[in-house]
Amino acid sequence: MSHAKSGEDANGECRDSKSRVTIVGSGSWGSVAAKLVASNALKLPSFHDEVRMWVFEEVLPNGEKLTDAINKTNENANYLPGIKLGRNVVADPDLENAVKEANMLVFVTPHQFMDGICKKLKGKIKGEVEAISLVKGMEVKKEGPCMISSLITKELGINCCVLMGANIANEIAVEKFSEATVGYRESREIADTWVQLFSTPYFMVTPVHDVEGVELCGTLKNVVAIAAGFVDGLEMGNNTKAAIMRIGLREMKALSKLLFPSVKDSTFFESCGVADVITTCLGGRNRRVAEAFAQSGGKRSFDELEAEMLEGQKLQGVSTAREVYETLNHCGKLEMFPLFSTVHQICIGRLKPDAIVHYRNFGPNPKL
Ligand SMILES: NC(=O)c1ccc[n+]([C@@H]2O[C@H](COP(=O)([O-])OP(=O)(O)OC[C@H]3O[C@@H](n4cnc5c(N)ncnc54)[C@H](O)[C@@H]3O)[C@@H](O)[C@H]2O)c1
Ligand SMILES: O=P(O)(O)OC[C@H](O)CO
Repeated sequence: MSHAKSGEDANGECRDSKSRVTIVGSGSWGSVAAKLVASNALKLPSFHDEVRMWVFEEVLPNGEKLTDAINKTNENANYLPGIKLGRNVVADPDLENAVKEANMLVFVTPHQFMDGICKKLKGKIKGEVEAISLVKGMEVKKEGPCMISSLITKELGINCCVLMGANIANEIAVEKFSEATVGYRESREIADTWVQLFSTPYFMVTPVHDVEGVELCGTLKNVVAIAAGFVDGLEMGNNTKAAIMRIGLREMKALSKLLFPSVKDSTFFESCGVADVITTCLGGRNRRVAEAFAQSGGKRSFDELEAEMLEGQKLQGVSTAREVYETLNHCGKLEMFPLFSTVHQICIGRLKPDAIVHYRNFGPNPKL
């Protein structure tokens, strides 16, 4: 991979011997990713110290631009207040400028913005560049679902690994131990470079040769988290919530294998699988907002609750539930996925929140 190379290229020009990393995104997880990568970039001789972070520009209540504030205080006051990112993190509001020197790109924005970001970067990524996506979500195109790593590869012409796991950003920000999974398609060497760049004593990263399985785990668990939030909002108790998590995990596995038969069973036992289902259903934002939705009897909209409760952070589960529903409807498989299809119908008000347990086909299903 390019980061280890040095000397002159075929035209006799001097080649940079070190890798440059840019983080595309600066929400709560984007900021924690910057912190993890920045601490390792300082320690590892094969990386430039500076880590650029593209920031979707916003203005703070005091009138200051978010980018200027990050560069002055070394903190992201909007999305990760109180946490120093590392002095080698440089916030940049200009997307093209932020990526132009980088040969390692870390994509970490809410999934609904990735199509626009890829369109802006199309034709702008030159040379040997590797990418990794921390984005939990997918796009649904006319031809069917498109994982974010595939979108990046198709639009930008670069290889893309993924990093998913039981990773609530605020906990990793204060260096509480957790694990993550890097999914890769071909090169184990590239996966190992990403593992090296993200690993710290409190963040243990494992590579898995199953990019689709890892990415679908990270994507689909957000729908299960919405279901868990409904259960909490209706005070249905721990047994019901555990049942929803089990059924959800089973539907995650079945849908992943339906879309990509190569997906491995073992992936669901990695951090990206069962561990992420557990943490998201216990402590995630999707769960929290879905709980409030159920408490309102479905009368308040997710958009309204998201704006009120998350202060600019974005939910992924509601749009993913819609995308999953569209995908299943398109291929005539809705009845095989009662949990996923019910979550969407509750989100759009077609069913009441208590419908989350109101049907009988959660038992053994020979088709799953
Ligand atoms: N927060 C977590 O705990 C966590 C953990 C693991 C994975 N993830 C995943 O990481 C991804 C990024 O989430 P996050 O938590 O860093 O973000 P966030 O929800 O904390 O913040 C939202 C981000 O979107 C940006 N934004 C708003 N409008 C935009 C636009 N029009 N174009 C581009 N960007 C815009 C905001 O500036 C902000 O940076 C998501 O897919 C999420 O599921 C999040
Ligand atoms: O807060 P959520 O629901 O977006 O979940 C955060 C992470 O994905 C948990 O791993």
